[in-house]
Amino acid sequence: MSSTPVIDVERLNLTYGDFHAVRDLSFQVERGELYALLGTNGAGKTSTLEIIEGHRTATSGTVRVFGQSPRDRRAVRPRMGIMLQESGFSPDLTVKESVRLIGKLSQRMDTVERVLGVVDLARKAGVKVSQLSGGEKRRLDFATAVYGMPELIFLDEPTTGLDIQSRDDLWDTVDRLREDGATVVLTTHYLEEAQQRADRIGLMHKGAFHREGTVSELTRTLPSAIRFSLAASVQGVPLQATRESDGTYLVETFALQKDLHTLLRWAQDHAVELRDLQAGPTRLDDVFRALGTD
Ligand SMILES: Nc1ncnc2c1ncn2[C@@H]1O[C@H](COP(=O)(O)OP(=O)(O)OP(=O)(O)O)[C@@H](O)[C@H]1O
Repeated sequence: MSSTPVIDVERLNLTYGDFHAVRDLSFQVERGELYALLGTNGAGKTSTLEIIEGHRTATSGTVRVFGQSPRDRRAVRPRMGIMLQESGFSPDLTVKESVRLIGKLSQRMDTVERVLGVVDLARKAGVKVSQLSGGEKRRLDFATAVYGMPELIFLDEPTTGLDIQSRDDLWDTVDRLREDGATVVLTTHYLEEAQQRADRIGLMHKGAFHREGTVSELTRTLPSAIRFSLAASVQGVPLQATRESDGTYLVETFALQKDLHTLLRWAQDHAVELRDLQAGPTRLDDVFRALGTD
């Protein structure tokens, strides 16, 4: 892509005292992309995002957002909507007052009524923040990313604590913002969400990228998996299988179709029931588990 990236990170480093939290990280996020920054606990995701959002200064390296320094808050901040893990709204304000405050801080044009409708809190407009449920608070946090339809949206664990309906609603809203051209940076520990939604993924481990690319680029180099369980009396599985701690057999293979055929024929010939049989390409959680062995 030839246009200037919305986010451009070059050889970013961050140290806390003598602890090196982010190591030589480089990546770009293009306009309209949904980029997921994923990783193990303590990998450095929040630290990286805080620098991009302009809340923290890098130890070294360059970060550009819309071609400008994120520390230039007047130029960059009104173009960003940031949904933090915890927005810290005053518990004594009502929902409506909180959204009004979001609007003032964002410096973007919108109406409180529209935003309350989008995050499905219109019926709670007069209720104090302290009286909201966990999921309702999360939807109020989401209002910070929605108010005034910003061009760049940061979603930090956006669906934690939300029921299925609220999750679907949140993603529908994100989809609509993307249709209007918004760029989205997501962090989540729900890997399925990232696998479904992200155009590209940066997978961090111990301050650096372990891998970066599309989901298929991340999973392509790993074998597919066949999983099943057997009655205790059954012996002599025809493939090289490992036994997992819950008793499930796992076959890792680069020849999924052939090995599945072998297994099914063996089961048919020996009248063996393959219980809970699953076969498929590597999932993102398998890529994560592989990190533990590096
Ligand atoms: N203010 C700080 N002072 C010292 N160390 C810190 C500070 N903030 C974070 N760290 C350390 O830096 C590392 C990266 O932290 P960070 O919060 O960026 O990770 P993360 O990828 O967001 O983790 P998680 O998924 O657990 O939220 C961790 O080891 C953390 O303990």
